Amino acid sequence: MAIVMRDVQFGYHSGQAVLRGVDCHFAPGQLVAVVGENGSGKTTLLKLLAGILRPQAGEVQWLDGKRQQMSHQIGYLAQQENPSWALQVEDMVAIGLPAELTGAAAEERIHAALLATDSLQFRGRNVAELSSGELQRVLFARVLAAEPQIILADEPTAALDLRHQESMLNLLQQQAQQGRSVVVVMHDLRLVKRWCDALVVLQNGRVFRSGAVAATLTPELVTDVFGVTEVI
Ligand SMILES: Nc1ncnc2c1ncn2[C@@H]1O[C@H](COP(=O)(O)OP(=O)(O)OP(=O)(O)O)[C@@H](O)[C@H]1O
Repeated sequence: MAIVMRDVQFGYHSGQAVLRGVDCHFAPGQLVAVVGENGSGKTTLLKLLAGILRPQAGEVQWLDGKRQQMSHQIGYLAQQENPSWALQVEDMVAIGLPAELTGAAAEERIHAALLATDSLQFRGRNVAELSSGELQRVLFARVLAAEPQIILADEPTAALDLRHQESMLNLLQQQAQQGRSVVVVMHDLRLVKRWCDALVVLQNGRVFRSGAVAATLTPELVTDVFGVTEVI
């Protein structure tokens, strides 16, 4: 399912616009990174794509063949989620399951998602007791278990060690290759270069540039946007 943003404007409360005139298109089958400086509007853009926030002008459309809005097909992995309730890991992952999936089929789905995220060993633990990286993997298992058509992940590798960063990006790439639209907010441009198909670069709430990673993510762009000379 594709997502289209047309001329989107958004600001919090009555303050200044955080996003202005944003046009983007996210195609199924692609892993797309959203990059930019702190405060440039990446999380805000992802929340608009998830339908958590609504644009004050312009529109966001989630398109299947029938051009219907299908917000239940969206899996959102937040930047920080700190569950304070006593809930077992497997019950947390079960929250992501479609209501009609029960019994052995539900068990299988939970097992597969925990296995994919290297989280099976936590299944009986309380989510409030997990480390940040362990929790991130479990929250991603919850997204995978739901098998949504769209996956939106805000800095999904931030809490992860190198091996689990690799495995997270590998899973996200697989999800895209299976025909889903996958959008990730990322700071590590080397990881973007290695794993992502396309990128959207935000600067001060506007799209500074977007396109295929190979053509767009150049040393000149890194200098223009981040003011550093980085070998990418
Ligand atoms: N709930 C909120 N209320 C008011 N202002 C907000 C809120 N959330 C974000 N902002 C402001 O909106 C702007 C964009 O924030 P956003 O979180 O989208 O940036 P970001 O690019 O994801 O930043 P970072 O790289 O630091 O995560 C920032 O100036 C931020 O202070």
